[in-house]
Amino acid sequence: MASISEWYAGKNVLITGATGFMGKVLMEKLLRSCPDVKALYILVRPKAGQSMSERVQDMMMCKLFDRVREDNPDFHQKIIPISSELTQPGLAISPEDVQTLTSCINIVFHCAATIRFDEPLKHALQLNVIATQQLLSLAQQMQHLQAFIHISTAYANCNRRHIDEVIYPPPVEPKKLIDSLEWMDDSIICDITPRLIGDRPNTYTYTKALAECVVQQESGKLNIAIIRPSIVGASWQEPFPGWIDNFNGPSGIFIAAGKGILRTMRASNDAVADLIPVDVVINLTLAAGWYTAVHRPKTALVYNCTTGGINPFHWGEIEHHVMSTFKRNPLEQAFRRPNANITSNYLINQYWILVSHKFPALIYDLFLRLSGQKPQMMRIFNRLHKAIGLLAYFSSQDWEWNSDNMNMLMNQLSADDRRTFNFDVRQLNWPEYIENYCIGTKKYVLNEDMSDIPAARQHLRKLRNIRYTFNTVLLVFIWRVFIARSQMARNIWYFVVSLCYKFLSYFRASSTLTQ
Ligand SMILES: CCCCCCCCCCCCCCCCCCCC(=O)SCCNC(=O)CCNC(=O)[C@H](O)C(C)(C)COP(=O)(O)OP(=O)(O)OC[C@H]1O[C@@H](n2cnc3c(N)ncnc32)[C@H](O)[C@@H]1OP(=O)(O)O
Ligand SMILES: NC(=O)C1=CN([C@@H]2O[C@H](COP(=O)(O)OP(=O)(O)OC[C@H]3O[C@@H](n4cnc5c(N)ncnc54)[C@H](OP(=O)(O)O)[C@@H]3O)[C@@H](O)[C@H]2O)C=CC1
Repeated sequence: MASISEWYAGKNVLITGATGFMGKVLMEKLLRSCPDVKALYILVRPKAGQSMSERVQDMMMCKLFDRVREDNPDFHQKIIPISSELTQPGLAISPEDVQTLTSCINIVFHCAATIRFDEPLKHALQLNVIATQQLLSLAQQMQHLQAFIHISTAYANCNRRHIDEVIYPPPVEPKKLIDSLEWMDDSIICDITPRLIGDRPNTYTYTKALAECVVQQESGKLNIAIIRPSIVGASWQEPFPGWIDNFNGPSGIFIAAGKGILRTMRASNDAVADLIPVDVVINLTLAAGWYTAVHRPKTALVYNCTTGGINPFHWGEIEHHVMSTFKRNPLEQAFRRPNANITSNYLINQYWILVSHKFPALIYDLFLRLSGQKPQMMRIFNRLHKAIGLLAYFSSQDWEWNSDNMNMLMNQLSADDRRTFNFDVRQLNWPEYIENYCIGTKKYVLNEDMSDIPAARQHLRKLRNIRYTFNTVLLVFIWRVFIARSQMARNIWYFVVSLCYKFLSYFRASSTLTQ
């Protein structure tokens, strides 16, 4: 049987969401490990004043593609951008492009989605469900299509504790919801959204569950697979350790903690942190594409792509390794020394928010105002609190995913394929991975230079001295205001000091005796 890269040789691949985090890594891996792939057709829209071609040009210059560029400087010739806006009728693909795609595509990877947790329901439905429906209908017309791979999320069914590799009945019939929302005013939709999403935390997980159902209902005779990654993090090994380019999921939290801004967050120390490296997800996705096309399973296979059941690691351990990494490799211009703690206790968290977030923000903003600058810290904290409020649902509980299909697929691969398309998370060394992840946020998200680490350490020392000075001034102030003015406070103060002195003398005497 042909190996995975042999199977992709000569194939035309269609990718949606290619400009996104996972789409880029998918393209890179295909170009590098399947060098004979014929072409990658990518659906791209113009954005932020940049045309489609400018966006693709910029993307190909990105460091992520360095290894591919080294192997094949002309790799861009294999990338064929197709203008498309997925929220428009017919995905806004021109008739000529539809003709090209339907006549040549062999495999589709559908990665595009809105992954925002605060997305209005109508837009999330438009992109995550209706666009999937339209893409499936385009796929039905493709004459040489061998597989359609849909990227979902392991949290599509997060209202369940145990999640099998099956498509669960949808919370509502997608077609009915699409029809009803079509005529409804945005404000009405906003009002009924909490009732609709029910026990799911946001419109994202809700619409991803509906999308899975649409994939099942509308796949017809297509060979389909659904990949459900958990929390996708920086790369583990490929193309190099620690690749990450966004603030989503834990990345923004790590950065905020590394900058000394985030000091407290609600999360359970003992809950499993189901992170999965992006290269693992992409290797599994490409292998699933090959398997679906070659073996044509009778029903759509769902692959839960998670780590918790195989090689569990906990949020408490993550906190420890994140803090330790940023103390050794500080981020530039930190607000305070990195020292964040997670707690599952609501009241304790609120206390630390007041003392370690709001109070320093107020003081810093006061300092900015007094020095004629615009206050900004309170605004930053308000945004941070909104983000951690939305993420806390996922870091405070445990889920159990069955990953039989992931194991089955691994057993189907040859030894060579298992090495080239490695998704065996048993080999993942968490402390090393988290360290590379944090350093990746520094290098690739914040574009900070590793050679500036000595200066960043010097900055942390300066912050420590400011803190010591501040604490001393505070102590003197308290002494002057309370202790110097009241006889009772003075008595308590002398009592505490003499107690400390007695303890010290006792320990000194007992340690002299034992010598
Ligand atoms: C205590 C330290 C140790 C840590 C241990 C504990 C860590 C616990 C972490 C828990 C994480 C759990 C994560 C679970 C996620 C699982 C969900 C399922 C997985 C998936 O299927 S999908 C992927 C997940 N999706 C997301 O993560 C999206 C979430 N984000 C949003 O919904 C929105 O971004 C948000 C949070 C509502 C904010 O919206 P808004 O205020 O409108 O800001 P923008 O997104 O428009 O961003 C504007 C601007 O700011 C940048 N940005 C975003 N976040 C941050 C940040 N945290 N810090 C700094 N900057 C940030 C963003 O890139 C934008 O910049 P531009 O230059 O593009 O304008
Ligand atoms: N990141 C994660 O932790 C996880 C992600 N997933 C799933 O993986 C997939 C990819 O996620 P990820 O790469 O992180 O997401 P990103 O937000 O990084 O990428 C989303 C992609 O979708 C495209 N897109 C969004 N809206 C449109 C539109 N209207 N028309 C055309 N294209 C559009 C974006 O294009 P543009 O650049 O133009 O905005 C971008 O290429 C998603 O399906 C997500 O649900 C699942 C589990 C976890």
